Amino acid sequence: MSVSVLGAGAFGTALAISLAGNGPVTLWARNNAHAEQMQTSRRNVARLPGVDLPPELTVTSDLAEAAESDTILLSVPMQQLRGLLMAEGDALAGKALVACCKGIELSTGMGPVSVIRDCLPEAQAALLTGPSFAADIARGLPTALTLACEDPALGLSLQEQLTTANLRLYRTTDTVGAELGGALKNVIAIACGAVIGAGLGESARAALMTRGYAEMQRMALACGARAETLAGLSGFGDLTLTCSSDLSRNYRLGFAIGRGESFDPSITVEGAATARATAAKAEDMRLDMPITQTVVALLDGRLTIHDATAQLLSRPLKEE
Ligand SMILES: NC(=O)C1=CN([C@@H]2O[C@H](COP(=O)(O)OP(=O)(O)OC[C@H]3O[C@@H](n4cnc5c(N)ncnc54)[C@H](O)[C@@H]3O)[C@@H](O)[C@H]2O)C=CC1
Ligand SMILES: O=C(CO)COP(=O)(O)O
Repeated sequence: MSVSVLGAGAFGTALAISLAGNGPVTLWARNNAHAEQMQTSRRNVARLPGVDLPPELTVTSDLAEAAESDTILLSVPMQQLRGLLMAEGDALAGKALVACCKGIELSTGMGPVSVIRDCLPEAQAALLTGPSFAADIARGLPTALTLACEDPALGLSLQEQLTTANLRLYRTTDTVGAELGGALKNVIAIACGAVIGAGLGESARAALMTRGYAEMQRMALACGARAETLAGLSGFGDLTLTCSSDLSRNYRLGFAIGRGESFDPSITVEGAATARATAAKAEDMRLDMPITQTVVALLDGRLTIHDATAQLLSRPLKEE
């Protein structure tokens, strides 16, 4: 079975490099000039500098060529996923489509698996998510991720196909839990970056990670997820990585907010739109998600980090 990756960003390129260790893999870039640059230099200078593309990796800007594979990884930002599926749906219908993005769609409140099902009901939808930086995967460093697929047989087959020498996949049928873990941890990472950026200390970060995890669970369980999924790689695992490393773009955005500095708006930061989508969803579902609401207020400039902290600390006392 052959594999293609759609989206030649940092993550798509890193996954394609790792998968190339299993056999031929195709990486599709929508931009012709970007594809040509990668074909010539055998590097993705813009998104993953310093890493060579292996010979088993073919770069193309021809979607039809990429869509010849049986398994297609979708590695575009969450808010772009629907646009890609709508534009290329004819070529992708009926394939095994593995979303590799983390987030909640702002316009619908859906996660990536739901968006695939909504756009292409005849496709077989799955999700690859968990703690991993593209640069680590591309350098061959050991990584463990979650492969979520409701169909157990397809999940097993994808797990076997997409596990590589440095990428160990665990499988689950709980797509809702995997979607929400990967999406919501980015919101908490923004909050953690903000407290560290503002000099509020490691104790504050630990408090936010723990109470943030409680919020993630609250939303996920209310949506039908299983608690053990949240405790796994796609939830707790990715929360830990993203909240504690300045390699994370979500963390770095928060850090900039905490320091009162600007942040390059062209950088992919999934947690910003996801915070807004989650806050709206929480309101509809009558769920208490104070950290998420605070992140939205910080992003909107409605609160300073110091007012936000005071507000969170002065909430009514409750049981843990
Ligand atoms: N970079 C990382 O370390 C990791 C990223 N992810 C997830 O992977 C997803 C993608 O992130 P990155 O690759 O890091 O972002 P990136 O900013 O490096 O790349 C995004 C790529 O998507 C392409 N793109 C955007 N809209 C498109 C469309 N409609 N059709 C085709 N291509 C389109 C862009 O041209 C760009 O090449 C995000 O959801 C992110 O959370 C997950 C784990 C690790
Ligand atoms: O999802 C990631 C780590 O698992 C990457 O984090 P950022 O998107 O914050 O860079």
